[in-house]
Amino acid sequence: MEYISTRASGSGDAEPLNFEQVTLAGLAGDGGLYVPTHWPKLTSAEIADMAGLPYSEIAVRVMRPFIGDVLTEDELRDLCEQAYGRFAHKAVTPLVQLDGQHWLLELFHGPTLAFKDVALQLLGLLFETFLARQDKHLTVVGATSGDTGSAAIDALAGREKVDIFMLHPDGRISDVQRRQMTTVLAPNVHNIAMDGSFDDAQAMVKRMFADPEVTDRFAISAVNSINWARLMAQIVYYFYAASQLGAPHRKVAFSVPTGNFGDVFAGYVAAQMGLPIERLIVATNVNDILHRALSNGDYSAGTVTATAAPSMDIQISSNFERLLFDLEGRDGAKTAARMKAFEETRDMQIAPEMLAKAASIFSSERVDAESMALAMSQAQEAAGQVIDPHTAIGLSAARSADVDPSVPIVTLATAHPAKFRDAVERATGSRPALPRRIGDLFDREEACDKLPGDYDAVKAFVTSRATPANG
Ligand SMILES: Cc1ncc(COP(=O)(O)O)c(C=O)c1O
Ligand SMILES: N[C@@H](CCOP(=O)(O)O)C(=O)O
Repeated sequence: MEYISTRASGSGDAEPLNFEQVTLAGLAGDGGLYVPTHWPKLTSAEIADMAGLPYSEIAVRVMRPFIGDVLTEDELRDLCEQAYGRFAHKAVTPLVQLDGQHWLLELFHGPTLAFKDVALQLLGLLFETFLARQDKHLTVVGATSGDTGSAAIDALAGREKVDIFMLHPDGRISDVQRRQMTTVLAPNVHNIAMDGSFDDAQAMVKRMFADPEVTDRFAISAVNSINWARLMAQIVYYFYAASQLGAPHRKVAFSVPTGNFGDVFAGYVAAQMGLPIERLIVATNVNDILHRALSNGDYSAGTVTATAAPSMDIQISSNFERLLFDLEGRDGAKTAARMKAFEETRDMQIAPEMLAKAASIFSSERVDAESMALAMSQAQEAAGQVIDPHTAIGLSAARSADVDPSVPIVTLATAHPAKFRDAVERATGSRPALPRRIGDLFDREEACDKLPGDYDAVKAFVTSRATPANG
């Protein structure tokens, strides 16, 4: 499998890369995101054969077409078994039935209690495997609204040949999320609390990838969903869930709490690969750029509003570029021009024919604070399930969406309720306990640097502490 940038001109000036190269690169030098040159297909028979297989085995079958020959199948299987062996539930991502039509796919049984662990546990091992083949030190620079940061730090802490610098918006993540990052005191982990929003942090990270004063000395890479390997690992659980509900013989819909458009784009890829997905419901909080874009073509970034679902307080959704690239006939020059204009004006209007293509699989819902709280209390009262605010946004959207009642709707349960104890308590009256493995989180020492929301300050911090590419 070969990869190209969503902004490649097609004039042959950029050679396609393999999976190892795009994993280590993170983001393309032209500012675009890497995508495979084509979507690989699985046959109905191959999907039917997944029934009853363990999660790791389904992971191997779904991911191997993307990995090509950079890992043998046995090497890939070994990495998947290591990554998913760290999950607290034997099923890795268990499905829980709520009622006749609704299901939750619990993606929060990994070490840091959010869906990010599913991809990042594997990505940590992929980095280690690929770096062992090269004489190179990697500098990971990431932005987080709370969950990517903790999952990436858990996956990379203490690994040789990698430093991780993680920017989070100061005061805009939950106390559990912050402590899951700042109490990891490994010397290769650098936490930065920055003034501004997640979008500001994400923009700084992207700017660093395009700054020769950084890239000439340091091999930088990404752990955010701009890194293709992140999305690839997230495709797996769509196959896993649908296979349990009868795919390929039965269609399934998914409701996905969405911020950076990564998780739901992974569902789109599953559909391109042949998984019979009836509908992907894009569920946003009041930071609703994706709902506006998909419902009336208005992709204009407003200011970020702080909500009780802080991980989705995002107004610039990086992976939307990957969808635009497909909707525009995979024309990199057009995508580059479109994204450049958006970066200058923060405004983009999407043409009706592109919207119509998107509507063949996506619909969207905007969920406000009241509906989110209602979904949390109803899940508890009606089904005995304590759910977190992000999952509640997905579930509320699933219940409002126009989906044939005979089609099961799976809501992705993206975080453990204990990560957002205050919001859950406000909505339900009961405070979720921290799981035993992080029971002492509030007794641990924290380390974190505070920086202004200024690119030069962040760049100076990173370049003064990172190890150059050649050691
Ligand atoms: C708990 C939680 N739910 C949902 C999301 C949204 O996922 P995505 O950014 O892939 O759309 C995030 C982070 O982005 C998250 O941390
Ligand atoms: N919700 C995320 C922010 C989006 O990050 P990505 O890594 O999925 O691109 C977070 O918790 O950090």
